[in-house]
Amino acid sequence: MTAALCNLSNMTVRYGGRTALSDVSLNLMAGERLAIVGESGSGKSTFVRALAGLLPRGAICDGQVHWASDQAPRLGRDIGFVFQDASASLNPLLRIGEQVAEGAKRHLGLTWQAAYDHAQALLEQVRIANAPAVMRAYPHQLSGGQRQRVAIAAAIASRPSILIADEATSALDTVVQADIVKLLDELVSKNAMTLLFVTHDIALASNLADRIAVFKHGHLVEIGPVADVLSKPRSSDTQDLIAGHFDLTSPPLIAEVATS
Ligand SMILES: Nc1ncnc2c1ncn2[C@@H]1O[C@H](COP(=O)(O)OP(=O)(O)OP(=O)(O)O)[C@@H](O)[C@H]1O
Repeated sequence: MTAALCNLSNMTVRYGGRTALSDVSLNLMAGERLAIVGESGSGKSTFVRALAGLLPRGAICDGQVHWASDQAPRLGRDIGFVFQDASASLNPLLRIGEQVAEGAKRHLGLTWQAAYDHAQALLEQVRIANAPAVMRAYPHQLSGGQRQRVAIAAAIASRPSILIADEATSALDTVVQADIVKLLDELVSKNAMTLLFVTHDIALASNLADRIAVFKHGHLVEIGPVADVLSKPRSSDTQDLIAGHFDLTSPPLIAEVATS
């Protein structure tokens, strides 16, 4: 973790008369893994969507976002986004190979054949078994876990520097979820990406992140290194999230995290 990649001040988002995000200020550090944690409706998705330029039409966003680079990162090129439901982000009518190759062709300027080869290598990287056959398959022919791996491959096809995973594992069963978290961990390290990982599960966040940002009712109530947030939570909302998670309240785990 080195310099600030992005400086956000007083970000506020409104949907019609409803304020979904209130005055959020934070620095996103280059190369960090930041977990965005909070209960349902706390504004997590709104926050990452605002950062990625993905807010729906009609949403009003105020505040300043200052990127360290000359140009703001572009979604699909510099920012890869993985949604909770891979079925919603994959085109049911297109073969997997075409979907993953598409981003690489468009953003990396590869020929179709080179993009296709790149896509197959990505499927292997996200540990899809029998990648050549899966390249020819349609989304409905894959399991939920495989579809999420494909969605991750598609999100990183343009070699983005920032990866945003918005509840990308919450629709999966616990074993597959753990596998995908491990995969994200490896991909982010290998490709030196900055990761924003949205989850309502503070335990999951603590396995993957360097820092945790806790949201409640659209407010950023706490942000800090995982060990500090878990062992010395400053906000009662963070305490509630931890208390709601039996494993995290067990002294050995807190001690382990605090000393790591
Ligand atoms: N497109 C929208 N139009 C109107 N209100 C919205 C829209 N998207 C979100 N909201 C509202 O904004 C608030 C924050 O929603 P958001 O989806 O950001 O929360 P979240 O923490 O990601 O929740 P979840 O974990 O359930 O996805 C909620 O009250 C939600 O109902």
